[in-house]
Amino acid sequence: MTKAMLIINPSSGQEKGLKFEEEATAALKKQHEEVTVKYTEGAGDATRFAEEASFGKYDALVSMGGDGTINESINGLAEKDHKPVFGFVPLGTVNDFARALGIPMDEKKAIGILETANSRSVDIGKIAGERYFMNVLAVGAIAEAVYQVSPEQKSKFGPLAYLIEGARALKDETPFDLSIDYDGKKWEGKAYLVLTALTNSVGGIESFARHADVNDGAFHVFILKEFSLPKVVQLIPDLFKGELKSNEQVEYFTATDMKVDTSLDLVVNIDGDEGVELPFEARLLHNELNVYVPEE
Ligand SMILES: Nc1ncnc2c1ncn2[C@@H]1O[C@H](COP(=O)(O)OP(=O)(O)OP(=O)(O)O)[C@@H](O)[C@H]1O
Repeated sequence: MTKAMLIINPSSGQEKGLKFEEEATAALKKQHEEVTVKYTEGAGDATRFAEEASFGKYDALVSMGGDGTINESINGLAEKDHKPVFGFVPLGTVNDFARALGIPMDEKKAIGILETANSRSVDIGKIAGERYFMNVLAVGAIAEAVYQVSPEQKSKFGPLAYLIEGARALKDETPFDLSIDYDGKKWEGKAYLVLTALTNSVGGIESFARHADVNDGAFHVFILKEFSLPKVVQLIPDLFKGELKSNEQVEYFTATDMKVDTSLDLVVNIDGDEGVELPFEARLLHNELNVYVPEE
């Protein structure tokens, strides 16, 4: 008998989750004889439920929520002996993972993908200390500004709210000393921001790492170096053209293993939420999860 678990974060995306519960359950019932529904109440619940699905040998785990809920779910599946196929219905503001996988923002269409049960493998990142991420690690004032974005700003400006707060933070920021040991090499210098992307979409901007794919076996590392104001303006067109990696204010390289340290006491932003303190080490887990995606 095949079984699926559906995790719903009732608070995500202005409480849209419960509205689509019936439809999602019906879609899963087309593929699975048993469907168990779990509701999160706070931080850590989605991870706990996903662990239950792994240990209980569920065939599929589907989460309905924003990137926070998806990150938590992935944290319960990574490196387990049995990993259910993972699916999700994006309900957040940014939904980077959905953008990277071509999963529609329209809930009904995203639920439709669950019926076809078409899947592909994806890479995820692991930070020493058993934290996993599927989209992005970021360090610097811009990354920290993300926590200041209010729900009101998010509903008014959407993903742009993060760009506005980020630009505001950069204005008063001084650079920090950054060192990154990666794949037997080292980068050292002054920086304002270091960002490690696993997919093309960062902060809702799908052109951010245009060339990155969800299972290309690489972390895409972007360092915003010390800059002059007139030149930094050029970052914006390059960002939207997908040419950030060639901008002269940006250092770009790929890595599979990295250790990041800074001269300041900074906290790394993991998939949009506050994570561990620096220094941190991160390692790429190639093709770690199997995820439901639209048919080509
Ligand atoms: N029942 C609940 N009520 C309130 N908060 C919850 C509940 N269940 C989970 N949470 C919290 O929701 C957070 C995750 O939210 P998520 O990112 O999925 O949605 P979102 O905030 O709407 O998305 P976005 O940040 O993209 O706007 C977790 O930090 C978790 O603690």
